[in-house]
Amino acid sequence: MQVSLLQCQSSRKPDENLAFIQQQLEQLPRQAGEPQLVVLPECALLFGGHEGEQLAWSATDAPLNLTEALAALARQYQVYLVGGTVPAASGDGRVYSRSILFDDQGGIVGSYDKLHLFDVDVSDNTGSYRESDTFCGGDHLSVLPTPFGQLGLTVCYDLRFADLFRALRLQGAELIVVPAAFTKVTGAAHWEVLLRARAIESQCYILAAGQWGAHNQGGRETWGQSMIIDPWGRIVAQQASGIGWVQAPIDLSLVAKVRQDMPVCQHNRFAAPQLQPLQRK
Ligand SMILES: O=C(O)CNC(=O)[C@H](CS)NC(=O)CCC(=O)C(=O)O
Repeated sequence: MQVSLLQCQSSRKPDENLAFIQQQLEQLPRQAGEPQLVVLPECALLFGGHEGEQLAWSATDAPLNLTEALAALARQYQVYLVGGTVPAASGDGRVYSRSILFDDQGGIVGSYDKLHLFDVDVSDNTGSYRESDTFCGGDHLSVLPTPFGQLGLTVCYDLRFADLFRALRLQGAELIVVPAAFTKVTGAAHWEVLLRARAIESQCYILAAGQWGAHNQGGRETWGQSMIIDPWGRIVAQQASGIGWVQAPIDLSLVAKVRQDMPVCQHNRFAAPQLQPLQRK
């Protein structure tokens, strides 16, 4: 079983982003018959663009249905696909940042709406990030069955909330995906440390697909460094910069071994975090 992360440099143009992803899938290095889990970064089809634009792309009459476009890719290339995130109407004039898992026939297995919104000041050209101006936070956790193991969903800034990862582990996660668009500044300081810590604490594989580089001409800059980390905290594959595939095999027996040798879940003396439902935000 192989996992493939696509490091992207997405823009505000979904048709161009889609063409890029399709061209990469065309060239995906794989062995015939081997099940494939593909993870796209946050905002793979639509990066940037404020409320009106996100809302417009979440509407049923959008020029391109982003969810259906992703489903078609999963079906055509027969891959399990985590579609980064797409805007999904919340009904109150805002949108969720939604991560959808498709099976290799293009069916929706389940989805997750980003829980923690990035309302943060950063010392970069953007300075002030206020994700909640455009997006609203979700209200549920998602751990989904796949041939690769139980898959927990998170998005980007969620990475900073260890309680979420503990909750996913307690719900049975064996792999946790982190589609991301980390800023260059916070990525340089925290990305690798947080990812490895989350892998070690949760004793899960962590599959972190990142946006990389300068987006939308002079707009935002993201960190990249997509990586696959095993449940012992080892980086088994990564790509610091540039676009392209980051691949590694998955070995679920390693998850079992790490957990058996060091049963931190049983040893934990603190009350389990609230699982669900969560308040919508
Ligand atoms: O808004 C978009 O177009 C795409 N979305 C993002 O880039 C999101 C929200 S602004 N970025 C993050 O969550 C960065 C987190 C981060 O960098 C950290 O935790 O340090």
